[in-house]
Amino acid sequence: MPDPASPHHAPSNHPPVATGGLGVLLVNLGTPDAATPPAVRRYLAEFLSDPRVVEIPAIAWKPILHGIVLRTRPAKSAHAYAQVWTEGGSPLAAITGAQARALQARLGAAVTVDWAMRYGNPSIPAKLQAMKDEGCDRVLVAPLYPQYSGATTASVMDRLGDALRTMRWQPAIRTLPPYHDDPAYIAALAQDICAQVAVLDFVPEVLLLSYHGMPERTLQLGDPYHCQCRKTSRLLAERLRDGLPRLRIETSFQSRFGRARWLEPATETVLANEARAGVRRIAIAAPGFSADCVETLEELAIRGREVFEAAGGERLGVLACLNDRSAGMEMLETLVRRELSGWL
Ligand SMILES: C=CC1=C(C)c2cc3[nH]c(cc4nc(cc5[nH]c(cc1n2)c(C)c5CCC(=O)O)C(CCC(=O)O)=C4C)c(C)c3C=C
Ligand SMILES: [Fe+2]
Ligand SMILES: [Fe+2]
Repeated sequence: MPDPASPHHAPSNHPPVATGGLGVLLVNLGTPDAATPPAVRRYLAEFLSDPRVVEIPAIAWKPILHGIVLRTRPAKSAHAYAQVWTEGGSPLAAITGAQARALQARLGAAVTVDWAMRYGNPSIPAKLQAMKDEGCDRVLVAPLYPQYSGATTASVMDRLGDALRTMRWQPAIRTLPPYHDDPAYIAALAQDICAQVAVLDFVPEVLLLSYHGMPERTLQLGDPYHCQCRKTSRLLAERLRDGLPRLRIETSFQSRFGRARWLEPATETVLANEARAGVRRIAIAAPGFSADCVETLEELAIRGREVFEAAGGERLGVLACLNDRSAGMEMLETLVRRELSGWL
């Protein structure tokens, strides 16, 4: 029987305590809550105010952001989002949620799997607190960016730091390292790309690997992103040579933003130049995106196709990202189990 006078007896106003749980928090970039200009504006305002994303001194950037970008871009971007919006909302959010559910099923009840977005909803602080409230005192945070960049991976860590700063009782944290050259990632991509190319109703002459771009200056400043993209392409090409020996493999960078010089070659330039040089059939994959999103479904599959066809191309096969299909989920399970070693 507990002795009420004992110093070890909990006072009657002691808050409830849950401990002993293990959490995995998948994180992707973020997306607007609706495909409307006001929702896109709120999302872009948060995203493009991050000094990790736009590395221009705030005193110069804020007037451009608020005076020009946030007045003009939301309507244009909302139109792009509206073309790819699903019943489950933004594709990026719907697919990231499906990935979390699939990983939960693979890891079982010993782990709580959830997902969050760096910008917009659900936020990293809200999901981290929810995990802690549920009793997770150890959490693996997994940014779903295979290639590291300051604008993506490091920015997730910044936000995680903000979240931890507000917590009295913090969970212990591990983070998933970038996996651009991990054999499990390269194998998943190779298997998934081969399977998708095999069911196209045409034989592509070129496989274009399109990665999200970054300002070229980030390369000079020491960001490893460009090298990691190139290495993924090299390893993937080596892996694909057996299955698709006659396919020429090229790399490009998409989604240029702003006036500065970006990593080259630009995806749309490559699509147009290939078509002008006589290539009629291209397959395009986006290995740097864990989930299909406006950048793949609208920029590649709608605008990219227009560019290719206008230059004389005939067939553009836009391959799906790994999403929540088995090749990608098996890879994610392998990476996550490795990082949980000693915890699980
Ligand atoms: C995969 C890695 C990504 C890098 C690197 C990246 C850098 C980067 N992005 C912008 C500006 C925009 N990106 C936008 C969308 C977007 N970007 C990524 C991923 C990376 N970005 C994803 C997954 C998405 C899709 C989000 C979705 O809701 O589907 C957008 C918004 C869309 C638009 O208005 O065009 C902008 C803007 C910069 C400036 C940058 C490098 C520093
Ligand atoms: Fe982006
Ligand atoms: Fe490089």
